[in-house]
Amino acid sequence: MTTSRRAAGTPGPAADAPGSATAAAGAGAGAAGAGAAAAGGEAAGAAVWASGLRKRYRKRQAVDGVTFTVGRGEVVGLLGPNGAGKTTVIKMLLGLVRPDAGEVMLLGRPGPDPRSRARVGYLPELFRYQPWLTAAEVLRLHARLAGVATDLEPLGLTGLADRADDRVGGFSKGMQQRLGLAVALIARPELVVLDEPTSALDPLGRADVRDLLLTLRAQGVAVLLNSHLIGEVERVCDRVVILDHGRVAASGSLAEMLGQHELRLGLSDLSDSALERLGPFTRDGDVFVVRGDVDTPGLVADLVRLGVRIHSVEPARISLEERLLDIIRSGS
Ligand SMILES: Nc1ncnc2c1ncn2[C@@H]1O[C@H](COP(=O)(O)OP(=O)(O)OP(=O)(O)O)[C@@H](O)[C@H]1O
Repeated sequence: MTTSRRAAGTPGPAADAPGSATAAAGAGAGAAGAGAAAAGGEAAGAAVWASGLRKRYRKRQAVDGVTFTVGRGEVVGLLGPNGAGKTTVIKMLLGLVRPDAGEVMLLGRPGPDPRSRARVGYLPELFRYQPWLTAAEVLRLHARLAGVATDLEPLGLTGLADRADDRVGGFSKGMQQRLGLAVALIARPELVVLDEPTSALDPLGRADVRDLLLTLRAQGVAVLLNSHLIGEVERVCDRVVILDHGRVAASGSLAEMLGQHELRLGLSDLSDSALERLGPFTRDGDVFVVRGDVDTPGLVADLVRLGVRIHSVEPARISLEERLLDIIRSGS
């Protein structure tokens, strides 16, 4: 294991993360190939440039041609149902799982290049630090592994400053997750990859991580965030990539993803012609939901003319959660 090949934060010897550390050496997408060369400036300028990633585990195609980018200083959410392939994609980006096909560029260099790895911070989904070490010792160890000077500031950033001298074995799950986040930040990375960073955190801890992500973005650090907490993704991410069955089901800025508006109308006494005037709708009791850019005054005037009784008119924007469910259900 050579430390420079590891993304800072990849857990050390006591890690549970499958394939971490030793597997990192030599795995990962091949050196920048024809795709990266053809993509030129886009591949070189992005924090993450992934093209055509594939991975099969026996009969299961876990990842099936995933292509996406994370711009410098951009916060991108990786979303999708259980088993969609998110963690496998992250591990292929970081060289912890060897892809069957595809190319990765990190911070303008081929994924496996130690010079790019050294500038990437990583919080794995599953990890365990040596329980006999204190939080400060864990940080010192990882600073040495990453070849940087020890700096305990990340403990302050993640709310652990007053626990620096306590042993990790006595930490709650949420405190261990905060420590994992601190380790991911030890080498002042330009790209941070966070796999479920807040799964064990209480609401206050989640808010702290949100603030931390916004601080990182303000400092120009790119973040790739895998989280099932969609409200959190909606608050901090510039863009989302939605994976389903190992493929990119949708991607775009939050404005693009949530651009769709809807109108909720409480209606009764609808004739066939009134139903026809509504156009495509979904219905929950007396509430009719019409999606898209609706001419609200025009629709209401027409419905009144057609004898419909209107109890409520409520414009709304589709939430990311509804959008995600739509995309996943329509693909299944
Ligand atoms: N080491 C492995 N061996 C065999 N199959 C695997 C392995 N790792 C992942 N898989 C399979 O690949 C698919 C994608 O798994 P992955 O962990 O990437 O999904 P995910 O989107 O991160 O899921 P979750 O949200 O539940 O964490 C799943 O069907 C999983 O069972």
